[in-house]
Amino acid sequence: MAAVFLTLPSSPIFPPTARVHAGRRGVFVARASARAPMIAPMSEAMDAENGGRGQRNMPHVLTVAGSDSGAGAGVQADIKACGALGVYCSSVITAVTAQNTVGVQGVHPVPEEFVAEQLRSVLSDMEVDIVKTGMLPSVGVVKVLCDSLKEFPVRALVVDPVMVSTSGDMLSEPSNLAGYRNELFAMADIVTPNLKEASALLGGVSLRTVADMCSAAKSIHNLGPRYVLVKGGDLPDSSDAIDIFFDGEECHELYGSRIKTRNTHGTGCTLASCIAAELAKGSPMLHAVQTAKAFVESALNYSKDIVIGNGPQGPFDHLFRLKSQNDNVGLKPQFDANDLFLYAVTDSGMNNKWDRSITDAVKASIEGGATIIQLREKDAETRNFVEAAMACMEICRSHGVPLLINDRVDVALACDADGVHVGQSDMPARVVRKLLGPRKIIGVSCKTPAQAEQAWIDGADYIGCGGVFPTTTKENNLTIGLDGLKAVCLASKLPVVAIGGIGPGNAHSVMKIGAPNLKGVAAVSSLFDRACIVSEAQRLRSVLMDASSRARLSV
Ligand SMILES: Nc1ncnc2c1ncn2[C@@H]1O[C@H](COP(=O)(O)OP(=O)(O)OP(=O)(O)O)[C@@H](O)[C@H]1O
Ligand SMILES: Cc1ncc(CO)c(N)n1
Ligand SMILES: [Mg+2]
Repeated sequence: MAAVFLTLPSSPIFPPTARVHAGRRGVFVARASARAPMIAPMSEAMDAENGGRGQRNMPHVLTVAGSDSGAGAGVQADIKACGALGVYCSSVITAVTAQNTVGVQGVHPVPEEFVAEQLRSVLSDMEVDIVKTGMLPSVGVVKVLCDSLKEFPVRALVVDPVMVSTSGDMLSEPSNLAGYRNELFAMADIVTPNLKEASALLGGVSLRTVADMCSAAKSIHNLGPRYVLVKGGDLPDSSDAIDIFFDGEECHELYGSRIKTRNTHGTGCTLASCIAAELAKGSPMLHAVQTAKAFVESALNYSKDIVIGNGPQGPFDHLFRLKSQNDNVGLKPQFDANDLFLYAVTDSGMNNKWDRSITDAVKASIEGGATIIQLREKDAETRNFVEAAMACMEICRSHGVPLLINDRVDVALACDADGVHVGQSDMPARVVRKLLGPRKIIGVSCKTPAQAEQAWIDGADYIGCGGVFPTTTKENNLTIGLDGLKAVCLASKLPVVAIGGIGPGNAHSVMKIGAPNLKGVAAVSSLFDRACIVSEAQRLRSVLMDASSRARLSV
């Protein structure tokens, strides 16, 4: 193949304006200790920076990868995947491939110096949050990339160690293994090999079972990355699509439905780009991986019957969400932490005392301004509970208010609730996540920073922290006070809702503790042990509104 490269006149020398983005937008990616932890909240820094001019930074992923002329994989997949998730994607092209649904007909590497020039152009000018790598054809390119990342640090690095295409064609030099192992992996936040790549990285071990994948993930973790995802798209005889996520301590088995389709070309590139896109938006790593996996599954499902090309492996449609609103039904609604603002928790005892049905209690709290509802029915018969939960679900859906079920995963599944809230002695959040999948909301009650950390690791979406003040709704409940609440909030990588003895009289003192991830208060007695739920909710809401507008003014 003849290399025809455009030789540009030497480009202007950009001043090396090294920026450290750590903390700018509050990505909660746990990082290698050599780098700064990222715990600052997104909105305040940006608002202050914008000076109220309405400008905003768009989350930005830079892909460093090869071009696929068939546009199913490589840079083309990366740009489409990021676009579909609302993230800007710039692209440094490392190689141009002639490729289609049959296989790879040619590879034309871009000279290393020109890869370096592209990197400098993007990184010296644009505010890149996350770098994602795909095809890196030579050790020289790996080196160039590592040097650029040292000069222009970004918040996280996602490495998809592309080596061989599914059609069996080589996409990188075999000597690249050394480049990955020696330098790039140590800088990576996550590495995402498929089975063949994981095997190659470990000297050719055979990987045939989930247990093999776990031990491979651990061995690859020893090569330096913070997290490892071994993808099981090619796992023989598996009816599920199983990936293994290793966080340095524990292997998480991530299950998805295996879609029967020929259109799986580019799943790996797409998955890694979606992880990068979600990190750019501020998700913690496990969430980013789960959201990415759910996206791939939905895109494959939508595209399973499309026909592009005549070869054995076709591309799929990344932009499927634009095509049909109806196809969005199965997708994870983005959990909006602001929904925790006024969190109403129903109580069957109080409903009985005031002679109210659970649906009346839910309707009234929504009318008064509740932004999320949790049904906490400790004594209800299961059949009655499911029936009531279904009715409440209808009410909540029609008002766009999420409905969670306390403790009872079975009831949540039965009524297709938006999620579940669990306590420390209920089913572990990690197991709940397995049962409910990535698209539901999971909350965990936490009293300590260690519990908050565990909730994050387990894949929860928020934590409920308390009892802040003494309460009659929970016996023998240790009260942690405002200091305890603040300590947990500051340690928590997840948004927090405060709970325990909170009502209009003290909600202001709670909200002003000065923790940006404290998103609201949960109320039980102060709403439901009262004659008029609507007016109590309205009172609480106006106290919360007042507290949040004061907090904004003091920024
Ligand atoms: N048929 C399928 N149905 C559902 N999910 C799938 C299917 N095939 C692959 N996946 C998922 O897609 C993601 C990518 O996995 P895979 O093992 O295919 O990566 P890859 O081989 O690097 O991809 P590529 O084909 O781009 O080289 C994983 O999350 C995997 O579980
Ligand atoms: C350019 C390119 N990158 C990655 C892959 C892996 O899917 C591919 N087939 N082509
Ligand atoms: Mg594959």
